Amino acid sequence: MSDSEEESQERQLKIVLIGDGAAGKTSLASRFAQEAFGKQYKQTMGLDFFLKRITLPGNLNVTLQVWDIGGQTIGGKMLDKYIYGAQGILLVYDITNYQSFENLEDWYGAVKKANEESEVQPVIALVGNKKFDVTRGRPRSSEFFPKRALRKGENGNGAHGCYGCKSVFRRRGWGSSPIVSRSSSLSHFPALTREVRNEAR
Ligand SMILES: Nc1nc2c(ncn2[C@@H]2O[C@H](COP(=O)(O)OP(=O)(O)OP(=O)(O)O)[C@@H](O)[C@H]2O)c(=O)[nH]1
Repeated sequence: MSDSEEESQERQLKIVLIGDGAAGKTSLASRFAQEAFGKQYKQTMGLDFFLKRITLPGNLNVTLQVWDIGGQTIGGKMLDKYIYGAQGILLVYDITNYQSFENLEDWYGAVKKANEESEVQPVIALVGNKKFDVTRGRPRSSEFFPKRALRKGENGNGAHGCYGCKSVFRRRGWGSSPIVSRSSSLSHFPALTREVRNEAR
């Protein structure tokens, strides 16, 4: 393989978005890749695919293949194949829907299963989506966010909003994968890419 072929392969990364239906995966992906946001919910059948070139600090160009996986694929035959080979995974839940957080357990299980024979494991980040209330045109109140909401959610009477929390991963036994820290949703993509590259070094 020539140097330039090797270089171009190295700079293409597969990032997979998974999580419950209507958690906002397509919205995240299309805002990131196409700068578009649709208020209308259209269920993803199987998967959608986006390509976006980003430049990381140091003038490093990386092309992200963003695989947006439909929430209905959980338990289906194709999920393993969609996840396989991903260098980065965004586990997406809806902060206004506690069950979508609980169900990440199953999504995380699918990631583990798809990679059980791989030497290299993907970098995983947790994304609490819908911080912004589109109908009111402003961010949601703090009750949806970190610790307070986590406690509420675990008591079964509120929404959970722990966002990229390392402690969540530890507590759930999800391992110590590097988590993208609290930040606006779209910055997850470059942040995850940087983590993937750091892991590869
Ligand atoms: N308020 C608010 N609504 C959002 C946000 N992101 C997505 N939505 C809405 O949530 C609904 C579902 O969004 P999608 O992006 O289609 O959800 P998905 O996770 O791709 O769903 P599946 O295709 O079923 O897996 C849509 O009506 C979006 O407009 C957000 O940040 N804030």
